[in-house]
Amino acid sequence: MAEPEGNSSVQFFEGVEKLLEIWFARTDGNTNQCDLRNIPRQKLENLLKIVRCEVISFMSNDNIDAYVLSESSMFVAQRRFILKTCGTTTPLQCLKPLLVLVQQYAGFDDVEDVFYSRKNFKRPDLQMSPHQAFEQEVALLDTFFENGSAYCMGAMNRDCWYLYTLNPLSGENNKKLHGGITEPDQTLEILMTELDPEVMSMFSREECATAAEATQKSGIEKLIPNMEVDDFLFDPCGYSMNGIMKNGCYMTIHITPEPEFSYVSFETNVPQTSYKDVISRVLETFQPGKFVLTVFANQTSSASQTPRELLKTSSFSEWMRRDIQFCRFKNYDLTYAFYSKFPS
Ligand SMILES: C[S@+](CC[C@H](N)C(=O)[O-])C[C@H]1O[C@@H](n2cnc3c(N)ncnc32)[C@H](O)[C@@H]1O
Repeated sequence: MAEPEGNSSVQFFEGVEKLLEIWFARTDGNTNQCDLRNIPRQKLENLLKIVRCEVISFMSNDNIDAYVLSESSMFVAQRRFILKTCGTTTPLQCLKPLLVLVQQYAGFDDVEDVFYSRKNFKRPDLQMSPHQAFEQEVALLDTFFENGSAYCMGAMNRDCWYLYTLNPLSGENNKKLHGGITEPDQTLEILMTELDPEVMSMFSREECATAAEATQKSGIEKLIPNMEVDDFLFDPCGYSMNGIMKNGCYMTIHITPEPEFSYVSFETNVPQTSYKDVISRVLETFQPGKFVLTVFANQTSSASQTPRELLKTSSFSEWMRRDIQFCRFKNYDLTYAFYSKFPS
C-alpha cells in the first residue's frame, strides 16, 4: 500500500492551476465599441467569489488589465479573458455569469475560441464540482460551447495535461463565424514539479522580506526583460507575479514552494521565433525535477516554427523526454512534451 505523502503537519495546497482562456467576437463582425474592460470591477469581484478567490493586486496599461488573485491570476484585454486559478477554486462555475456580463457590458455576442487546460491534480479528491474529474469539466463546458473537443495528453495514469478547445470539422456551416483567431497569438507554458528546495526557500518570508526581493534574488526579473511587474509573497510562503508589456503581452509565474508538493508554473504570450532561450532560463532559475512544456502558436505567429525546433535532439538534451507530440486545432499548432531529469 502507498505511504501517505510528506509531512502530515504541512497543510496540502494544490498548486496546479485550471486555465480558462476565452476569445470573444460579434456575429456582425463590428467589434469597434466592444471591450471586456468595460465590465465593472465590482462585477468581476462578484464573479471571483463564485470561483472562490479574490483580487489581491492590480495593474494595467492601455492594452491589458492584470490581476494577481489569492489563487493565481486574471488577465482582461479587449476581447481575450484569461482566468488561471489554483487550489480548490471553481473557475468553470463562473462561465454562465461571465457570458452574461460579457454580453451586457462588453458588447460581444459570440465566442470565437475557448481553451480550458490543466495538468493532472496531485489530490483530485480535494477538488470541488465540476473539477473532481476532467469528464465532469468537459460535460459542463459542452453545455456552453458547440464543437468543443476534449483531449488528454501524456499518460492518463501518470503525468498528463488536459485540454478542451473548439475544434469544428472543417467545412461545417458555422466555419465563417468560428474560423479562428487571425491576429498573431502564441502561449508558452512550463509546469514544473519536484523543484530544488534551496531555490524554493527563496519564496518564503523567512528568506525574503518582500516579493520584490524574491523576484530579484531568484532571477525572475531577468527571465523576460521590459516587463512591468506586480508580485506578491504569501505568508509564510508562496509567490505569485504578473508581468505586462506596453504592447499587451504578459507573463505570469506562480510558486507553491512547500517541498512535499512543490509546483511552479510559468506562462507567457510574448512572441519569440525561438523559445529555447526563455525555456532554458526558466529551468535554470527554478531547477525542477520534472516539467510539462506546452506551446500554442497560430499560423500568423512568429512562434510557428517552435515544433520543428523542439524536435531537434540538441534541444534540452540533458533531459529525458517523453511523449512529444504536435497537434493542430483549427488554425493553432500545439506542441507538448513531458521531461524528467536523468537520474544522477
Ligand atoms: C497562490 S500561491 C501560487 C499558486 C500557484 N498556482 C502555484 O504555482 O503553485 C500558492 C502558495 O501560496 C501559499 N499560500 C499562503 N497563503 C495563501 C493564501 N492565503 N491563499 C493561497 N495560497 C497561500 C500556499 O501554501 C502555496 O504555497
